[in-house]
Amino acid sequence: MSSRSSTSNPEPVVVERAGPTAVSAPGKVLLAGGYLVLDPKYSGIVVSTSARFYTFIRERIDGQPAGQKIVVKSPQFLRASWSYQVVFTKNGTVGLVPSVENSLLGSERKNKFVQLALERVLFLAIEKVGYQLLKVATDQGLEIIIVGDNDFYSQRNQLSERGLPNVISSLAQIPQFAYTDCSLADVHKTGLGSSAALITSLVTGLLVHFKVIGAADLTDDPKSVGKAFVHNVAQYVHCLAQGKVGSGFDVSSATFGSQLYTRFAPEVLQPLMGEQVPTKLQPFLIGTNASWNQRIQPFKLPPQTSLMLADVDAGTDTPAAVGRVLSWKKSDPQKASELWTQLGATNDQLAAALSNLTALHTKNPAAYAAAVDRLCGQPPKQWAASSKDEVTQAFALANKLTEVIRGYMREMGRLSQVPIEPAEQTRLLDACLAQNGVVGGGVPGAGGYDAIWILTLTASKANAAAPSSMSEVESVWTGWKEMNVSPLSCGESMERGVRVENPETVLEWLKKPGYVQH
Ligand SMILES: Nc1ncnc2c1ncn2[C@@H]1O[C@H](COP(=O)(O)OP(=O)(O)O)[C@@H](O)[C@H]1O
Ligand SMILES: C[C@@](O)(CCOP(=O)(O)OP(=O)(O)O)CC(=O)O
Repeated sequence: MSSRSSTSNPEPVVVERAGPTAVSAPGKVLLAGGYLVLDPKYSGIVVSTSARFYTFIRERIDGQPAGQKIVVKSPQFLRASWSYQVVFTKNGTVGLVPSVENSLLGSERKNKFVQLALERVLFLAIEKVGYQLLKVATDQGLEIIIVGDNDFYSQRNQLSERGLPNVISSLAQIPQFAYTDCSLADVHKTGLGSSAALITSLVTGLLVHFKVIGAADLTDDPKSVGKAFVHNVAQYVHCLAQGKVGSGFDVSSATFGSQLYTRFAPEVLQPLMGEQVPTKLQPFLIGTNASWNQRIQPFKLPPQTSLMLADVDAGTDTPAAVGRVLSWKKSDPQKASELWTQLGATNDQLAAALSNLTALHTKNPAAYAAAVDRLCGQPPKQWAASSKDEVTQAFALANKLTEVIRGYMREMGRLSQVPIEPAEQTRLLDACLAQNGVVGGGVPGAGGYDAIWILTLTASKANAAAPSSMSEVESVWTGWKEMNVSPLSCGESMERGVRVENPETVLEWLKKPGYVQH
């Protein structure tokens, strides 16, 4: 067990009981920049999802005082509850000891994401608020409930059990935080970044609950030092728990929301990834530490567009795919450099084209809406020739760029012999992109068979009669025979990053029928 000492003298403290704390963080979709975003020379277009991960923290356990015990419950899953003892010693150190009953939980006896988040935030807390205050904050025991919106986990079983068709409108009939009746090891995850959203939500909830940061620190301003600290701590814990340092786009979007993301130099984590935990963590993670040189440019999709996500049959082993792509890149540096340069430039052009559409809406909302309503009734291949107006031309350009990016991703897959956009996904995407009002689509992140994303136009409210491209795309999905295509979240809102929630509201959600209390 690691332990940690305080920097402040043990003074008698006025005990002020902390009320409950609730925090949520969004999932992610990497629309463009897969593999390239591992290199700080390139950026990725990351959209935060409407699916969010929630952490709810309150004192006492099942309403009873439970000195220095922490129980973390994940009630959507079988055997997903972990308990720990916070250990304070006379020389002012703190440690976290997993309770014996965890080992009785079978395959879920340990959750490294949960355990490392608790342990490392306790170390940071004793550095920041001191031994006495931290002891008070845990002396009644803590009950922590962690839940993810349904889209993080495949709902196919839920839909079939309810006799509901596998369509977007059915998803709203499944209770929020629905019980999956399976273990975490067996659940089919949908690739929206549940671990990154979990870690960001749990770490932030603990930092707020232990008063290491204030709720006011959680603005979405990428320049906020408090938010940067939250980001750094969440990246540290996520990489520690995963045992690898990815690009970190998922934790960054969970923290700051949708963005153009350029990774931090991985060396910043080097001193923190060893067995030995540094005696002081704060200096490495503080928001003003310039070694954390990620670049975060707020981004949002254009107005009157909706991001549709579908969960496809099989999963993708991202670490294995990354390994094979980077190994090919090393074996053919010349060809890889050409491809990375062309693909990186096209990704940046797509980001600029989508941001330009938002600017065109701001410039003339009426003309923008009229153009979108018209394009809702046409397949994208007809857009460029249909009108010379700047909104039409801008959407035609965005569509063309997504198609060029798909071509480069297929080329990367061919050269590295990794199924990035395999033929089955190409056929599904081409069928979707032939529908009216579809701006573009592709395979998110590392690609493979995990999922597809489709960006569709939505008619203005004044033009309710306009055709719905979402329905046309959904018809392709429901009629698709080659693979099982299940709809996921689908929304227009560009989600904010990690934020404090009203604990009473979250508690009400957790009490609703259909949400199984364990
Ligand atoms: N509700 C939850 N409770 C506890 N742990 C969870 C929960 N959801 C996800 N996790 C952890 O995150 C891991 C999956 O993370 P990740 O690989 O990021 O999946 P994905 O990106 O497909 O959502 C799970 O194996 C589990 O350890
Ligand atoms: C390859 C990557 O650049 C993007 C992977 O994106 P995914 O969304 O596929 O990630 P997972 O949820 O872990 O499967 C690796 C990285 O950036 O870390």
